[in-house]
Amino acid sequence: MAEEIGGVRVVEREGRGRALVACRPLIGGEIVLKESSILLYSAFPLTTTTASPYCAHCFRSLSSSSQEQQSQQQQRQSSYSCPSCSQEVFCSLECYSVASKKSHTPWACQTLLRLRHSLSPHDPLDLHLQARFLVASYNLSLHSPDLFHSLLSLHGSSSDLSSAAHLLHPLLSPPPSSFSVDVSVALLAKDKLNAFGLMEPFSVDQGSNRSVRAYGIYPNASLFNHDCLPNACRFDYVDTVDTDITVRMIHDVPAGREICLSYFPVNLSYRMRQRRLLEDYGFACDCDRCKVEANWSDRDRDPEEEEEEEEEEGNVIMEEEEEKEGEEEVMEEDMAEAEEAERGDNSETEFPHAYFFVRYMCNRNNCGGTLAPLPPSLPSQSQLLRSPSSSSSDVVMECNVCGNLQTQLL
Ligand SMILES: C[S@@+](CC[C@H](N)C(=O)[O-])C[C@H]1O[C@@H](n2cnc3c(N)ncnc32)[C@H](O)[C@@H]1O
Repeated sequence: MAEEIGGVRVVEREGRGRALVACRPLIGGEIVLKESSILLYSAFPLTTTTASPYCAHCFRSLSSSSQEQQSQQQQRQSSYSCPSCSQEVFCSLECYSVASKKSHTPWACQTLLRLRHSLSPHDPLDLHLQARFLVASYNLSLHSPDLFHSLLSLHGSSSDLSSAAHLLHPLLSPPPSSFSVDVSVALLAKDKLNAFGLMEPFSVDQGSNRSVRAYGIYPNASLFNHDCLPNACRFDYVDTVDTDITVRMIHDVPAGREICLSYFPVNLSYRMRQRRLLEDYGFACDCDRCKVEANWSDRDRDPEEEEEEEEEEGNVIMEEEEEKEGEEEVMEEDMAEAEEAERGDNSETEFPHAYFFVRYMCNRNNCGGTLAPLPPSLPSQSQLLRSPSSSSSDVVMECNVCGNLQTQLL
């Protein structure tokens, strides 16, 4: 990363590694980062009876991309399968042409085919995804060695990825150069700590259980550390724009403040957050919110939640909106407590971060997203949303999960 970009710079922080801090006061809605991925890979198993409904290059929905006037059937007919493997489907010949020179080169195509013969639908989904990631990474080393080195420079080391790497490495038909299995182990660790999930489109029915359509590794976005009450959040617009991600300030911060994302939805309970951060990211969070919640009693815990926590397992990837079925969310009474504290009736001030939940959590049913003001450079959109009665001190907030826009009084 450049020394300074979009108002943030990289510093080393003891116990946290690299961190991004504001080099000047930043205002809510300001874009601090917009960038393209180093690599992307599909979140669909390699061997499955149902084909991915997303283009294997741009990851837009095959049935609802660009021309909305076309019927779903027409859209599928106009999609384009790779003529070599016929397994990867693209929304257009243009997407296939680009992919055939980058992500779906003949080497990647042949290697994915070989992996499809070696893995079974009964193998864990994680193994399928690790296979896809390794193919994407080694393929990157062939056509973009600089980006491959960026990938290797990301944070990540892990001891529990060795068996997956040993299983997959020999299947990589053969790796494009003399990479050892240790490189595969190292790469899988980068993926585990740095991949962002690009989610399928939001629907109220699925809510926070919607799944990931693709994973992406982004060179600078990977430098944001975590905070359970983040001051920035990330947006993507896969179906309407592209697979770039944007990080926007949720609220104003002074110069020198570290800019953090939440690595998962902010409405997870203290225990779940601590557990995920320790198991998946290797640190115990001591942010302001955790310090407060560490003192909360477990009196209100639902026994079913305890069971769900015990059963919960799997590959958890840095993803603000990613949420797997069965994970506990902050309890309703906590939200009530938040609202009470926001109104100022809570004399015990047990929940000093209540303001965050009231102001910056989307209140749409089943969403759980985070709200950030529209970028200051988009006044026209803000104007459109304002009713005749709204004042110039209103701010338009956008949800990073469902995309809802709502006006709030400053
Ligand atoms: C995606 S990387 C973030 C950038 C990383 N600090 C670096 O040096 O590249 C995630 C890793 O950063 C560290 N980290 C992130 N947030 C942290 C926090 N709140 N406290 C301590 N370490 C944190 C952990 O080691 C975590 O596995």
